[in-house]
Amino acid sequence: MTTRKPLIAGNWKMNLNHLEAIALVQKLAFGLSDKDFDKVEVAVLPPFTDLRSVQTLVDGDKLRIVYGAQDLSEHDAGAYTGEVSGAMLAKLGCTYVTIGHSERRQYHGEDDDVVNAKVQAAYRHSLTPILCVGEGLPVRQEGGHIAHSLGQLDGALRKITAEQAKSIVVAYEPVWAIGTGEVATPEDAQEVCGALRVRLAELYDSEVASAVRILYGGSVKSGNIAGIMAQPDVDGALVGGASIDAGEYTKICRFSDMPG
Ligand SMILES: O=C(CO)COP(=O)(O)O
Repeated sequence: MTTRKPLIAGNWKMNLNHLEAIALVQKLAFGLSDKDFDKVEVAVLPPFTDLRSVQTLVDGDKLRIVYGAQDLSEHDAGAYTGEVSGAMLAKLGCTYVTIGHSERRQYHGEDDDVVNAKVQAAYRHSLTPILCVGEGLPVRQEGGHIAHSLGQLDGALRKITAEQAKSIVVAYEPVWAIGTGEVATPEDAQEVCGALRVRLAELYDSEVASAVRILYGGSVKSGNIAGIMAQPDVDGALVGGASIDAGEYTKICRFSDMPG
């Protein structure tokens, strides 16, 4: 049984403008009680353009929802048109930043070196990375899923100290289960999340390995969250599509009330 506080993080991807963002966060805050927030950390990861509105709402109403961004630049400032820096995100009160999401790796060519540079940039600005790893279907079919995910973890953590690594969040997101309705079984999720934790102990020590929260992501819904959360090395979920539906996301955050 883990003593790590579970984290449910909603990756909104490229959905919801700032007005829709306010409406969704208000609904989540209304649907979740202090008791829920005692049991689980609830995060939202809206598009950049929504962050200022979410910050104003969270600060103004003293909400217990935390928030973060879906990406950041590996650079801190300068002539990088279209990029957003870690310093800017920190100023907006972000706690988290997603790094290395498979959609960034696939559509924007982000390799392990870029991911590693972004992890370092996040730590320079006291942001907590949610580092995404996970294999595509061909790799899974060849049985290379564990080696693939561990390789991405190794690559992302180069030059990261044990002190820094202790706070990282790792999300195992098998690409074949993202947005497809094809969810990994709880045993599939545990197999890779457990292997990631062993690798953290090898890269650092058992203190780091037992501190790091490891999430599962890929077609998480209220109907499958309880089984996934019952696994010993799964400390939460990174939720895509279901996180922009207030009712469904609220149910996911209350996973301990859902049937397994
Ligand atoms: O990519 C994901 C979260 O980052 C998962 O997306 P879905 O929950 O829509 O499958």
